[in-house]
Amino acid sequence: MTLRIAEIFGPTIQGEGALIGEPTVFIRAGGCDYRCSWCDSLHAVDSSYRHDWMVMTPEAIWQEVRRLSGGRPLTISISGGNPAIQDFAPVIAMGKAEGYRFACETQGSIARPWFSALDTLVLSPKPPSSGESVDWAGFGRCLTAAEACPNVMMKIVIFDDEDYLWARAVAGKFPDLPLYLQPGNPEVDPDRPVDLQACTDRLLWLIEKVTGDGWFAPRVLPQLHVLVWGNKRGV
Ligand SMILES: C[S@@+](CC[C@H](N)C(=O)[O-])C[C@H]1O[C@@H](n2cnc3c(N)ncnc32)[C@H](O)[C@@H]1O
Ligand SMILES: Nc1nc2[nH]cc(C(=O)O)c2c(=O)[nH]1
Ligand code: SF4
Ligand SMILES: [Mg+2]
Repeated sequence: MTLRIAEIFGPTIQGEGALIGEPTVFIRAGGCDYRCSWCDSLHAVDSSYRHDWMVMTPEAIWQEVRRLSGGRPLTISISGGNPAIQDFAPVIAMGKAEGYRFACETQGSIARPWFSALDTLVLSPKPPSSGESVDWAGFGRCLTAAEACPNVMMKIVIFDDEDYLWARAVAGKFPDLPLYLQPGNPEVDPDRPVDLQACTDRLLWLIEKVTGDGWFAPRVLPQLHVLVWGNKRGV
C-alpha cells in the first residue's frame, strides 16, 4: 500500500488553532476534493503539482518522520490537501507504538475510521469566500467517525463579513465543538513576502468583530507561521 505525499517537514511549530506553538512534524498529503479560491497549499491540491508528489509506503513515511524528529516523540500533524482521501491508519499505528501523538487537519468532507485513532481532529468547514459549499451530512459523518478522538474542534477561516456571519451560524449548529477563528490570508504566493501590517490589521478586524458582538465562544488566533516565515513552504 502507498500514499501520495506532497511534503513531510519539521520539526516546526504548529502555527494555527488549539495546538498553536507546539513542536510538530507535518505530513502533507497530496490531493484534495475541494479547490478553495484562497488555498495556501495549492502545491498539495492542484494536479499540475502532481509530479512533485512522492508515492510512499507507510514504512517510508514513518522513517522520514522518525529521522526529522530524531526519534523523540512529538506531535505529528497530518494535513494536505485533504488527508481523509487516503488511509493513514498504518502510519498512525506505527507512530503511536513509539509514543508519538497525532493531529489531523481536514475540511470535514470525507470521514475515515482512523479519525478515532487521532489525539486531535481539526475540522475546518469552508466559508462562502472559499467558493466551496459544505456537505453537512459528510461533516456529521466525520464527527461520528471521531467519537473516540478526545479533542475534536472546528477552525474557520474568515475573509469578510459574510464569512463571519456564516461562522456564527455554524457555531450555533455545533455549540459543543470548540471553535477557533483565523483571519484569511489573501497573499499566498510562496515567492512573495507577506505584508505583516496587513496581517495584523486583518487580525484586529476579526478581534473587533468578535468582541464588538459580545460573541465569547470562539478563540481568535493568527497564523503564527505566516507572521514568522510568511508563505515559505516547509515550515
Ligand atoms: C491547507 S488546509 C489543509 C487541510 C484541509 N484541506 C483543510 O482545509 O482543512 C489547512 C488549513 O489552512 C487553512 N487555510 C488555507 N488557506 C488559507 C488562507 N489563505 N488563509 C488562512 N487559512 C488558510 C484551511 O482553512 C485549513 O484550516
Ligand atoms: N507551521 C505550520 N502550521 C500549520 N498549521 C496548519 C498548517 C497546514 O498547512 O495545514 C500549517 C503549516 O503548514 N505550517
Ligand atoms: S480544502 Fe484545504 S487543502 Fe483543499 S483547497 Fe481548501 S484549503 Fe486547500
Ligand atoms: Mg497551511
